[in-house]
Formats: sequence, C-alpha cells, structure tokens
Amino acid sequence: MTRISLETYTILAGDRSKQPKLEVSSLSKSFPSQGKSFAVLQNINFQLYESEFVCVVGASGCGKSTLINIIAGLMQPTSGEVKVDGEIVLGPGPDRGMVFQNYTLYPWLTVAGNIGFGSRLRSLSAKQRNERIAYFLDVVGLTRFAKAYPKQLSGGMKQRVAIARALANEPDVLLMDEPFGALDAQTKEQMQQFLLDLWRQTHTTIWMITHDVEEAVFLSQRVFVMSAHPGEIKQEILVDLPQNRDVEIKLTPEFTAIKREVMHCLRNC
Ligand SMILES: Nc1ncnc2c1ncn2[C@@H]1O[C@H](COP(=O)(O)OP(=O)(O)OP(=O)(O)O)[C@@H](O)[C@H]1O
Repeated sequence: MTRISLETYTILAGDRSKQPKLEVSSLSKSFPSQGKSFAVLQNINFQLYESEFVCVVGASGCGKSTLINIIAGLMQPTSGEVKVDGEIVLGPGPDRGMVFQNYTLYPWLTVAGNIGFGSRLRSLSAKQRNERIAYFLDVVGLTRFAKAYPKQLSGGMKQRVAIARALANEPDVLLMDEPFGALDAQTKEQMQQFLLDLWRQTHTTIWMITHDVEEAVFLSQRVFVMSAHPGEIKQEILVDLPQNRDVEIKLTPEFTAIKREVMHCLRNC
C-alpha cells in the first residue's frame, strides 16, 4: 500500500521503471442478450503508473462504466485480468477508492464521520484517525463544516467530501466515474481546479471517466479514447502540458491542439 504523505511534495508522475499501480490485461466482457453473447469490452490493455492522472472519454454505451466496475471488483470480466500493485483483483478492496457522479455520502454521518469512515482509517488509533480527518477537512476546505450533515451541503461540497473520504482511506488508485457530471458549469470548473491542486499535493494515481473533453485534457497526463461495439481503447493521447495548470491554460494554442486531437479521435476512431 502506498502511504499518502501528509506533506506536500512533488514527484514526477508516471515513473515507468516501477511496477504499474494499475494494470489491465487482455480484458473482455460479454453479457448474454437474446440467447447470444453481446461483447461490451474487447481486449482492453493498459497500465497506469504511480501518480499518473489518466482520463477516459468515449461515446455513451462504449463500456466505460462496465470497465470501471470491473476494475473496482464489483463485476467479473469474461476474460483477462486487473492487477493493482501486482495483485489480481478478485473483488472490491480498500486499495481502490471510488467516487461516483451521484453523491454517495452516508446521510446519517457528519462530514467528519464520512471522511473517517474508510476501513483503513478505522484501523488507526483514535488520535491518528482524528489527525487524518482534520488534515483532509483542511485539504478540501471544509473544516468549519466538520459537524454538518450531507443534506446541509451544496453539490460541490458533497463531492469534495466524497473525494476526501476516498483519499483519506489511502487508496493505491482512485477511480472516478464522472464525478462532476451533475454540477453546474461554474462549480464544475472550481472542482476541476480543486481536484488538480489536490492531486498535486497527494500524487494519488487517478483513473477517471468523463464525458467532457476539456476536463479530460485539463486534468490528465494521458487521455484514453474508447470506441463502441465492442468497447476498445482506440487511442491514447499524451497531454504534454505543464503539471502546474490553471484555467488560463485552456486558452492556449497547445491546449486547444490537444483538445482538437481528442475530439477528432472521438468522431473518427
Ligand atoms: N448488467 C448488464 N447486462 C447487460 N448489458 C449490460 C449490463 N451493463 C451494461 N450493459 C450494456 O453494456 C453496454 C455498455 O454500458 P456502460 O454503462 O458500460 O457504457 P458507458 O460507456 O458507461 O455509457 P454511458 O457513457 O452512457 O454511461 C451498454 O450497451 C449496456 O446496455
């Protein structure tokens, strides 16, 4: 298990001399349909290295959610395998944190209670656990809402709690399925910057699904473009932009060129 340092530090993301954090090999998934087998994912192969942030885009129905569910261990592949830190995934586990589009906070727990809920946190002493909760409350800017309940928070705040809860449990890989899909444009932009700043502090390895090409280019170092019927990774596009990004980068010719390349691939791959 990789420990998230509570100090801010900078390392070069994606060191390929090390074992991949997440490895998907020859993965296929079919569902039965009208007496036949319907192939949803076909021969998916990729590696994610420590501290990389990779986004996945693809047309509706190309199998993105099926893939994330298999990586999370919520669904078995028909063939192939998923490894996290070299270990084959056989089911859900604390090595993979999950953040979904629709806020999945526990409504009966306070913000602090939600952040402290993860199984790895519950194995710490009360003092260590409280320190960790305080750290993540601070990181996501919600210290003064520690005792609030989810129903008292806005959509963006709820998603910050969901991200803090996933990170506080120190996952090896954070899996995100359209985490900002339900937010308004302005909150979404704030959350993108928030997530990028958080990633720069923790350097968690992140694999995120989004429908928003601009969001994918802004956040990641690589964008996977999936095609449908059956779902395959058609192209991997390198986002060769500085790691220190803010919204202004979206206006640069370099950003626009990468965005155009992803959009072109989405239309034609
Ligand atoms: N449990 C299931 N049984 C049968 N078919 C399924 C099942 N789950 C998903 N599918 C089919 O697999 C295909 C891919 O679905 P999936 O939800 O993974 O796509 P997606 O890329 O995440 O779509 P979206 O972007 O719209 O969320 C769809 O055709 C869907 O109908």
